[in-house]
Amino acid sequence: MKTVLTIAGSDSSGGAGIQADLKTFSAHGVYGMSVIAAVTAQNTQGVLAVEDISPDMIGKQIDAIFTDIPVHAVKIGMVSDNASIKIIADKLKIYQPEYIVLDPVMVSKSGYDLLKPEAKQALIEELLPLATVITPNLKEAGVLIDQSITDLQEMEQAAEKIYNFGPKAVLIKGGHLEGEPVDVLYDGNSWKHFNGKRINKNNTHGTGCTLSSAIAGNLANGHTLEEAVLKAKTYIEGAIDHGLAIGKGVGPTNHLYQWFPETSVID
Ligand SMILES: Nc1ncnc2c1ncn2[C@@H]1O[C@H](COP(=O)(O)OP(=O)(O)O)[C@@H](O)[C@H]1O
Ligand SMILES: Cc1ncc(COP(=O)(O)O)c(N)n1
Repeated sequence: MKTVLTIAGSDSSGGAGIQADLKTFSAHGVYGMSVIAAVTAQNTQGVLAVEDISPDMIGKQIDAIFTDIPVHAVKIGMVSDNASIKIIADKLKIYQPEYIVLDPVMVSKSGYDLLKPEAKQALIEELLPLATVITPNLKEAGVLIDQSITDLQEMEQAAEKIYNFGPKAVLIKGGHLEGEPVDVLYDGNSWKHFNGKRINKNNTHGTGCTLSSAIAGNLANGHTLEEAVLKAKTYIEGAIDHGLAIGKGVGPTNHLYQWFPETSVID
């Protein structure tokens, strides 16, 4: 069995962050491990508070894993400040995992800042060049290049600009587009569009975390990047479609739908 590590924030409600990542890894038949970079007090309605884990402790968690266990892929999610970003980049430069999927989490769906504004430059300079693929949503891609992005043509242009920061590929997610959710992949040579079908359900808490973890799991399992994205897109659509009626706000996706397709309510 392959192993995949998530370096991200904990979501106490289990819909996004580390919890979504580990559920996604299990559903992909890979062994999941975690480095917790921050803890959020969060539910389906919003984020109440965030506390960062010290850079020293983040570094020690990374050391504990890499000095003992082979890591076939890494996914990076919410990392909120400069010092955390720096220690993660320093350690990954030492351990050099084969695949790094970087989800540049900036703001929660509920509108809470998960990346301190002053840490944007460190994200660009330290983490982007290490990424096999970076997976910003429309807003995050816009923040990275200081432009607003609203359509497919602007997504293609933005992907090329973000590619110039150094990742091997850029996937701009179109979940927040008007109309169908199309994701655009750029690998330095050409653009590929991944067409999706919009599912009009309220279960989109953690969709970005889930997609990037599914891509990491698929890469670890030996798929090419294009195959990994295509399979991850199919997975997230199913997970949204079978979303669970949990909480009073934006509900979580369902990682067990392949095994329990009838279950959509917690009872
Ligand atoms: N309502 C939806 N129906 C189908 N696919 C969706 C929907 N919302 C998002 N997606 C897909 O889920 C993935 C996450 O996208 P997005 O919501 O843009 O990310 P984020 O959670 O980072 O804001 C993308 O592949 C996107 O196309
Ligand atoms: C710990 C953590 N990581 C990531 C997200 C982003 O997920 P979403 O965009 O669905 O709010 C989140 N809300 N919490």
